[in-house]
Amino acid sequence: MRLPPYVLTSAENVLREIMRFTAPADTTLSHFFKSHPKLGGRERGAIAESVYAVLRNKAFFTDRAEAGAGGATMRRLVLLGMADAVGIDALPGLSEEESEWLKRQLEIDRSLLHKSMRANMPKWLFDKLVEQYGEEETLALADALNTPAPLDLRVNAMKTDRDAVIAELATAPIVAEPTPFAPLGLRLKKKPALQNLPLFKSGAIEVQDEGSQLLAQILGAKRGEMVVDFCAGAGGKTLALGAQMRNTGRLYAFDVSEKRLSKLKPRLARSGLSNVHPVAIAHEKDAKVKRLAGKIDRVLVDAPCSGMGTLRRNPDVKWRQDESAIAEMHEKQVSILDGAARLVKGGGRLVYATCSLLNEENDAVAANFIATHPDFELVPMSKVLAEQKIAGLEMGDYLKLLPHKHQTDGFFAAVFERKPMAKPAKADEE
Ligand SMILES: C[S@@+](CC[C@H](N)C(=O)[O-])C[C@H]1O[C@@H](n2cnc3c(N)ncnc32)[C@H](O)[C@@H]1O
Repeated sequence: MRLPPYVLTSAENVLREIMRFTAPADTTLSHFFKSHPKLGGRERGAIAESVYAVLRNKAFFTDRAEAGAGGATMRRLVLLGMADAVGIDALPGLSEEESEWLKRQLEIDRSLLHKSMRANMPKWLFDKLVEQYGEEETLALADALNTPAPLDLRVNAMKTDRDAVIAELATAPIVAEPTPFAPLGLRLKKKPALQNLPLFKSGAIEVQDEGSQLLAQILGAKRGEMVVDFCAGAGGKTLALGAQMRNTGRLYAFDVSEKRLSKLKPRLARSGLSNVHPVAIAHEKDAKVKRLAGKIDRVLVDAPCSGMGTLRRNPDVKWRQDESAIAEMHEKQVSILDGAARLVKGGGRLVYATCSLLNEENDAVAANFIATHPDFELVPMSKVLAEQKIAGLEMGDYLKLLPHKHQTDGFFAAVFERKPMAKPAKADEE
C-alpha cells in the first residue's frame, strides 16, 4: 500500500534538520513526532526508517542525489532513503522520471564503488579503521555497522527465566531466540513495541544489546558486595548488575548527569531492585567518590566514548564527530578511569569498557592505565570469560566485540585487579 504524499515532505523536513548535525538524530526525530501527533504508526515508521537509511548510506546517497537531474537534492535524498526503507512501490506521487532514476540507483553494484564510499564513513574514520583492522575487515565491519541492529532483550533473573519469557512472548505472538553468548539474552526476529506488554511493565525484561549484557557480566559482581557503576547513565548495566547481586549488597550508580540518572528511577521501580543507590557526582574526583576510596569490591567504568561501536543504532554519530573529538575523549577516559580506580579495594576489580571501536579509546587507555598504576594488574579476558562460563568467545587480553563477528554492537573491555594492599609493618601496627 502506498504511503500518503505528506510522508515525503515530513521526512524531507526532519532530515534537513537532522543533517545540520547539531543534535542527536533520535532527539530531533522524537521532537518532530511530538509536534506532529496526527502522524500514524506506519507513517512514523517510514519517516524514521528513511532518515536512518540516509544516515547509514549518506556518502553514497549524497553522491547519487547530487548527480541526479531536476528537482531538489534533499527530495532525491529522501526518495533514496524511503526506497531503501519501505521499497519503491510504497512511495507516493513519483514522476516517471523520478521513478526511473530511483530504479537505476538501486541497481548500482556497490561492491564496485570507491572503498570509503562503500563503507559510508567519513574518510578519517575509514582510514583509522583500516589502520587497525586492514581494508578487507574494515569493509566487512562497515557493512555490519550499516545494517540495522536486531532487538535484544535481557531477562531479569530476579523475576523469571529465559524459557518462561520465550513462551510468554510467543503468545503475543513474538518470536525470540536465546542470544549466543549472554546467558539471559534474547534476540527478537522483528521489532515489536514492547512497552505495553505485561512482561515489560513488570520488569521481567529490559531492552539491552547482548554486548552490553556481557560487559555487566564480566564485572563478576557477587551477592553482598560493594559495587560501583561509575558511569551509570540511565542504568542499563546497573539493572543487570543489581540482579546479578541478587538484590543484596550495595550498588552505587554514579553519573555526572542528573538527567540521565533520573531515567534510571522508573526502570529501578519496575526491576524490583532495592540495592541500588543513584548518586550524582560533579566529576570523577568528587568528594563523594573520595569517601568510598579503597572500599569497593568491583567498579565498572562504562566510559563516555565516541560511540562508534553503536553505528547500527546511531548512524549519525559518525557524521557528528571528527578526529579531535577522539583525542579529547581519550584524555577524559584516562582521567575518569584514574578517578574510579581509587575506589577499588585490595583484591578488588575494575572494568574499563567502551562502545567504541577505536584503539585510542580502548587499548591505549588500558595500556596507559597499567603503565601508570603499578598497584593494578591486567586480568586476561580469556580468564574472565572462563570464570563467568561464557563460551564461544575467543579473546586475548581484552574483550573486543565486533558487529560483523559477534552480531553485537562494537564493545571493548579490560579487567584490572588491584594487588592486595601490603599489611602495615609490625612497628606501624604498634
Ligand atoms: C556510555 S554512557 C553510560 C551508559 C550506561 N552505563 C548504560 O549502560 O546505559 C557514559 C556515561 O558517562 C557519564 N559521564 C561522563 N563524564 C563522567 C564522569 N566524569 N564521571 C562519571 N560519569 C561520567 C555520562 O553522563 C554518560 O551517562
